[in-house]
Amino acid sequence: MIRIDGQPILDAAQMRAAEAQTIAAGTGAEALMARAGEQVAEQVRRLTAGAEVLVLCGPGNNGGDGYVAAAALRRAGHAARIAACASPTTAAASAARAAWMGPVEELGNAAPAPIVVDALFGIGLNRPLGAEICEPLRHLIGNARLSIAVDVPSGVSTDDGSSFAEVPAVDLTLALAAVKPAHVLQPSAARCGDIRLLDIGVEVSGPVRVASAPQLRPPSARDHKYSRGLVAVVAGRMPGAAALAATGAGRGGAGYVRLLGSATDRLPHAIVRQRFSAEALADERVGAVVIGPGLGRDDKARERLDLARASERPMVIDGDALHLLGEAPARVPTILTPHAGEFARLFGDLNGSKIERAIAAARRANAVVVFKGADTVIAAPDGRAIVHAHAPAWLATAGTGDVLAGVIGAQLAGGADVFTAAANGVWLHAEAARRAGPAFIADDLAAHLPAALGACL
Ligand SMILES: NC(=O)C1=CN([C@@H]2O[C@H](COP(=O)(O)OP(=O)(O)OC[C@H]3O[C@@H](n4cnc5c(N)ncnc54)[C@H](O)[C@@H]3O)[C@@H](O)[C@H]2O)[C@@H](O)CC1
Ligand SMILES: [K+]
Repeated sequence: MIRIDGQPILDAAQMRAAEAQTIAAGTGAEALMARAGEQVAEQVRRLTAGAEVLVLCGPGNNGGDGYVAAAALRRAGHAARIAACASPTTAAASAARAAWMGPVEELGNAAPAPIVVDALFGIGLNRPLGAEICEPLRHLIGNARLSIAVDVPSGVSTDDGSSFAEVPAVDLTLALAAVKPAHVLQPSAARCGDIRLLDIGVEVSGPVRVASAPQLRPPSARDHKYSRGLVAVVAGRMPGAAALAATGAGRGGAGYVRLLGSATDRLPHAIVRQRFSAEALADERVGAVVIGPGLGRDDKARERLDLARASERPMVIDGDALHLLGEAPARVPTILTPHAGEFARLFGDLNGSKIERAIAAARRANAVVVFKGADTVIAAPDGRAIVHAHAPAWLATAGTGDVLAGVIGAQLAGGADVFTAAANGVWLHAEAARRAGPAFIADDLAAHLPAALGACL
């Protein structure tokens, strides 16, 4: 079992292509199914200490994995039963079914067991599940002590993470060969429980990955405040939001933070307040301009955004500034940080999964797009993307986005490229939230950034 951090994410078509290559290179479909099923059985055995296992098998190869797993459990002396919703429809699954010597119960009549393995549907599910499947599945998962899904939980849409059926979450999902969008995109990610990857010998690679902890560089003896990064945060109508961004930048590792424009009284002394002016932005030492938190949407705000863009400094564009942004693609290194509402306003016509839409938006804007949410997607114009799936839900509180813009600004000013800066910032922000515990406010969050950063050195 492998942790999924940093692993490639493949959609169903990419997964099938990788599987076909492995088969073409000489490993047959049945051999792959044997590896998958035996590894599932091994994990189940380790986790269940001899308790009875009920394996639910569907008609396709996901069901085939289930037949193999149940047979392997029996061979190992483990009590295992099978319940199926249909007969196998693929050659490999039929062979696996034929090798199972025990009875096959009807899914609708199967009695609950303490351990349930869901091998009904995998990446082949392509339409809503009927009640004759959903209801027993709900009943059996609901009555199990431990539920484990093979590849993906039955009822989720592999490629976009939507749900074809309201079925309870499982405790553990064993992803086969690669992570799929359904493991990291909501709402299906929340149905997967813990996710572990099983390596079944299919080579996978791709430009979309699960987020992983960054390896940050501590300052060296030669560094000074400017080389560590000067962040200019542009303030506006609601100076508190800009103050949060400035604090996020300072505690997120910047060497120097300037707040341009009106400031609140309660600002750390280390954050330098300056009048907003084109000259202040033109300082060549400014490594990143953060604009948007609390900026307002009036003429003055628009003028500040225009001047900030004209300064040709690397930019983090958030909040109100996203509302003022036109269609023109960025000409300087730029990171846009929209939440769902802002994304819909800017890129509402795009189709596909959240990952596909984020990549298309990045291409159109010629900028890195941080499409925020419980499943934040960081996408680059060249098609790379990182999905951050496990930020604490406590982050859904006012002002945390302002802090994020500041943290990303600090990474950018510190010399990271736009994609890395955005990915690092999102990771540090989520890690700070984890450390902050429940019910924090955005001001508290910033206070946990140094420890989050320290964990990445
Ligand atoms: N990716 C890989 O390299 C490997 C994948 N394997 C397994 O193969 C799976 C994919 O197998 P399949 O392509 O056969 O697909 P599935 O086993 O996911 O399901 C396809 C079957 O379900 C039916 N079906 C789809 N939606 C339905 C619905 N709503 N109600 C009723 N029936 C429905 C289809 O008609 C088809 O018969 C993976 O998820 C994985 O478990 C493994 O066997 C080994 C290797
Ligand atoms: K499944």
